[in-house]
Amino acid sequence: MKVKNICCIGAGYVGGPTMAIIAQKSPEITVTVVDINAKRIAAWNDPDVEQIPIYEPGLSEVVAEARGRNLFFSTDVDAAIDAADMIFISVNTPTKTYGMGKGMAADLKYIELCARQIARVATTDKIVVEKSTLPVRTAEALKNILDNTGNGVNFQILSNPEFLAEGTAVSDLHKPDRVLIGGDLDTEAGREAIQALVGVYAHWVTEDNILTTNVWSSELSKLTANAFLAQRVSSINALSELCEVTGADIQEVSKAIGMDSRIGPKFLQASVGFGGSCFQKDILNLVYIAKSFGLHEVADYWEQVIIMNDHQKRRFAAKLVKTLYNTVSGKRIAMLGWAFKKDTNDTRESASIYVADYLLNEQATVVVYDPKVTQEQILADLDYLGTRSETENRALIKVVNSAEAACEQAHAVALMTEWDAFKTLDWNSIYAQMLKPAFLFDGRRLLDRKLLEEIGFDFYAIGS
Ligand SMILES: NC(=O)C1=CN([C@@H]2O[C@H](COP(=O)(O)OP(=O)(O)OC[C@H]3O[C@@H](n4cnc5c(N)ncnc54)[C@H](O)[C@@H]3O)[C@@H](O)[C@H]2O)C=CC1
Ligand SMILES: O=C(O)[C@H]1O[C@H](OP(=O)(O)OP(=O)(O)OC[C@H]2O[C@@H](n3ccc(=O)[nH]c3=O)[C@H](O)[C@@H]2O)[C@H](O)[C@@H](O)[C@@H]1O
Repeated sequence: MKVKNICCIGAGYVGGPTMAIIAQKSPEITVTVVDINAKRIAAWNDPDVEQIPIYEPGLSEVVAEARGRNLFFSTDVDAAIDAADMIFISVNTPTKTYGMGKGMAADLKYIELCARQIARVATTDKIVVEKSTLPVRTAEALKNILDNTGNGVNFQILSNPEFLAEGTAVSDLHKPDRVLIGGDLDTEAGREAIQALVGVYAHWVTEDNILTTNVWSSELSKLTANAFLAQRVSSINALSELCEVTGADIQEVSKAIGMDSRIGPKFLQASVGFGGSCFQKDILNLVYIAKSFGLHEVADYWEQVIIMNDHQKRRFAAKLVKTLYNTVSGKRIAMLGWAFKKDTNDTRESASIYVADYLLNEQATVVVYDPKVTQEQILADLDYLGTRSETENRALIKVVNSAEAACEQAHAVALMTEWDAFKTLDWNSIYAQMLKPAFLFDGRRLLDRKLLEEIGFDFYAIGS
């Protein structure tokens, strides 16, 4: 079967970019991305393509090429479901904040709502693709809902987890290390559905890079991949603390171990802690699944990755306070970067949020600059923590339009996100504008210690 009409439910960081690339590479397929968030859909449809709601290098060009040709964004979910032969579910699956599994399990309410809506609306056979990251065996629940509440049409469920990283979404989608498709390999209809999705990716991905497995392996591989990646970051961050007390240098250690081809050089960058919407949520989800099967040692093993990450964020903030003579009360601290990594406007679970919260608890005045994050978002992130009232947050935190403005009259600078532009700031003039001694805390190992110390900064970098 050749797919002609795709619907994707969820126009977020995954649904938007993935569907834009499918549409770009498959002009004969009509792709409609739907969302209940009307503001988000309006932004995807903004005549000025630079105003699309997600900042990703190269994405606006892809959208400009395909939008209105075979790529559409809409709030009419029912119509898109009805017209499609293949439906991707790409809605959010956050950590539960209530009830059983609170703080650990994935909240599947949005997934279930999608399934019920598809079942209610569908009048022809559909292939339903799990694009969201889901606990292993979710496809079973989806199938149950679809088969029991549907109109008697046939549903095939596939798992097709997404491995793109934010900031590099377009290049990751153009050249994926692999595309993973899990399906029912035991039935003819299952194999046909798998082949239909293989046919979509085959527009630009070689078949050697398209891996097909059973559904459960596919669902579990996604959680496993994120757990392994996050584990590398926590491993290197754990060693960064040991470097600081021994005279070893984490950058040198990373290089030395990364040259071992069995270890490899990627994901060994020590940092102020990993952020992003997925690592923490997906590991907690894995821990919860292990616990629910009574596998407590397995659960504890993976939970340590999160414990280490929380420690890394806290110890960075604590180091800053300790260095500033054990008090930052009333002091002005400049935070450069709020996004959880460079080249994205996403701030979910960013280390900056937790470091700022710690400093605000110590009564610092925090002044933030990020090239792609709005003041509204920064305040919303802090309010969401619920540590203090919205009024107090607004009194203690300031958001400014340049790095220079953030650093003016500051006691210390905390470099939080590795934006390229921070490398080439005029650190001489920033130094001149700061109070002395001028402290600089590099949470990303972005800056040249020698250069900054020559200027006069008291310089601290993670891991040395
Ligand atoms: N952000 C990332 O880099 C990656 C995320 N993932 C996974 O992809 C999934 C989606 O993540 P994001 O795109 O980051 O989330 P997101 O929060 O940016 O987007 C999800 C969208 O789904 C919409 N939505 C929720 N329920 C809906 C419904 N019933 N009908 C229509 N729209 C609905 C929301 O309004 C929202 O716009 C998650 O499971 C995540 O774990 C996987 C790989 C990478
Ligand atoms: O499931 C997901 O959401 C995605 O999660 C991650 O992608 P993402 O979170 O967008 O970004 P990463 O590049 O993985 O960075 C995550 C965090 O780890 C930090 N990090 C990464 C690498 C490193 O060496 N050191 C380090 O501190 C980053 O700064 C960032 O805060 C994975 O890399 C993707 O493959 C996956 O699809």
